[in-house]
Amino acid sequence: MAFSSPKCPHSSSHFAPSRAPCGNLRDRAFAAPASLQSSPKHLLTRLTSQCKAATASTTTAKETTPNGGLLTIPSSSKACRDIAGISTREEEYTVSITVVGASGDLAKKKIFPALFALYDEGSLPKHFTIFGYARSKMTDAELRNMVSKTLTCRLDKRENCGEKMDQFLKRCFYHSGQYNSEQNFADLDKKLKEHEGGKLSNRIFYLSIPPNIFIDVVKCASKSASSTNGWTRVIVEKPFGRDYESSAALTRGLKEYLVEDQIFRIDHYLGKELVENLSVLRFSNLVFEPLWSRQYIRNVQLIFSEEFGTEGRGGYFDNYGIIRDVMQNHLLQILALFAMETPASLDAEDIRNEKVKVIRSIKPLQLENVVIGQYKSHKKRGITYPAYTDDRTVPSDSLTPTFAAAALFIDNARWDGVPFLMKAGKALHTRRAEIRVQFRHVPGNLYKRSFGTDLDRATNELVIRVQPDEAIYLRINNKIPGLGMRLDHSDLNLHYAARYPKEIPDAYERLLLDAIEGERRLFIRSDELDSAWELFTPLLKELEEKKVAPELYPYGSRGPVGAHYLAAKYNVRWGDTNALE
Ligand SMILES: NC(=O)C1=CN([C@@H]2O[C@H](COP(=O)(O)OP(=O)(O)OC[C@H]3O[C@@H](n4cnc5c(N)ncnc54)[C@H](OP(=O)(O)O)[C@@H]3O)[C@@H](O)[C@H]2O)C=CC1
Ligand SMILES: O=C1O[C@H](COP(=O)(O)O)[C@@H](O)[C@H](O)[C@H]1O
Repeated sequence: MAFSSPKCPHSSSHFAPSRAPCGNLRDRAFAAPASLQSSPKHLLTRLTSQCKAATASTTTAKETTPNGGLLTIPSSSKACRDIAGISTREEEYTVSITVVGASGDLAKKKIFPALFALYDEGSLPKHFTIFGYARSKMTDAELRNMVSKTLTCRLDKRENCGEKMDQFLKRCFYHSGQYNSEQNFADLDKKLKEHEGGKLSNRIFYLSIPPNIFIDVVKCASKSASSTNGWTRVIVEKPFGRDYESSAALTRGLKEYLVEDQIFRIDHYLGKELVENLSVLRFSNLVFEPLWSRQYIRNVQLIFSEEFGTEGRGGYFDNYGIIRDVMQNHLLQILALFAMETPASLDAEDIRNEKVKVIRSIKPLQLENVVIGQYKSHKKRGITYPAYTDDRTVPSDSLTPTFAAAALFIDNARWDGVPFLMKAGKALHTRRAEIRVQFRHVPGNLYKRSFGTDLDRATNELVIRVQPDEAIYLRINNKIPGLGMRLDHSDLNLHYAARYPKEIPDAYERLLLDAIEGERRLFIRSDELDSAWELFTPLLKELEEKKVAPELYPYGSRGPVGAHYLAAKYNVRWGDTNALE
């Protein structure tokens, strides 16, 4: 038995942020098309039945209009629901969110705080219930106590926030159960029903658990706790497998109980403000799109670094390594958004189609275009920082990379020959995630004498700093004011903290809200996942089969020097470590 089909599994994206779920929350600004209002009765009748039958596999209602045009209406839209006569008044439905693995680190650190932030800003539906589910024995009060320790008042730092927290915590409950027990999920179902009070019930199961138990949970929840009259969605946390085969097996397992539209695979980097802004920057600014190709761009750098090691997560990390942990997902997703062609619309499927195309156009990764590293112990100012292998959960002879750099090439007309350099590492000197776009030298530059021989110092560079301290800045050359002719480099800087004093929501807030609303744009589709693993699996296998030893780098350093040689091979300097910074 599969989960009951979502009533309105799909929603279209609009340029302006629009927040409407499948019949829930605030309504999207979706007006019934004018052509519909004057449509003949038979057309309306057919649309009505399509909207009513909006199942997991039907993402849009489509009809040919009398003048031969194609009318498509997202089945989640108000227009579709209005046509179908589906009532969606807030009084009549509930959303229940079950955090499976509620006793764990991610639930405490990210999921409950994000849910509270959504509640605090009034983004959760009127009737919602949150359940924590895990094996640990806990009462509702103990769950609330645990959760309360990690909630923060992002919006309202005054007394009011305390009240809001209390109200939120009253809507949080706990159910202890095994992950493979249908009976335990049936007991959860009973409790959920009590809270839903006979209303139309929509349910989300957030799998915040190790991946080896995903299928058990999906099976039990599907058989015993799926909504019978609304939609049921499952949010899945990475890792989605550790290579092509295991990922495909996981997808097959999930699809025994779910259809693709019910699966929301999280890559939380897609929920980061500046990653979401990437398409806006490209496609809404005339000045950038014409430059976005091999003609003007010399190289693109995608950089992720953390100033702490794998402390506490060594057991997990040693089975994955930095390529699987960060490159195959977060950095590749950013690359895809950066390099894709213009999508036909902002609809989730159109965007994901373009992302898949560009990932599939990347040339196979060559071992000689990859550098791996592992951090070693380092003493600084009297403090000794541990080596990766000092972690007791990591084998002392582990070859797992905690750092990797790679040069990728996209085999298409736009990007032919442009190196896309990725670099990701733990225990480095700083925490940052950024995209650096280095432009070509100015041909026949009149001012080259003023720059000396190092023309790189004079190239324009666009930096999109995803975190911390979000910013987008463009390095330009300008004259130093005065009577002489001396040149300088300056940044045209959109510094978010200065421009937008309001705190930026955490990625998990955006993604949870999207999942509630049925917006799939920021979630990974199964063919995207397949193409990402197709790209990285041969390289990962080669590294493992050849037992390639990582270059050791001191904890807190800038990483292995091999990364500089790799960049130099393509005539590139890393923008974050050279004198240009
Ligand atoms: N923590 C993070 O920062 C990130 C985590 N993730 C992913 O999110 C998911 C959850 O992460 P996290 O909270 O750190 O994970 P945890 O290891 O803390 O596990 C979550 C809960 O699952 C249960 N659990 C743990 N191990 C097992 C096991 N072997 N068998 C059965 N149940 C188990 C435990 O609950 P109980 O014993 O009470 O049943 C635990 O509290 C994982 O898939 C992780 O890879 C992804 C990105 C970042
Ligand atoms: O997915 C992961 O991301 C975190 C980094 O996330 P951020 O939002 O704090 O930048 C990383 O530490 C972790 O290893 C990885 O699994």
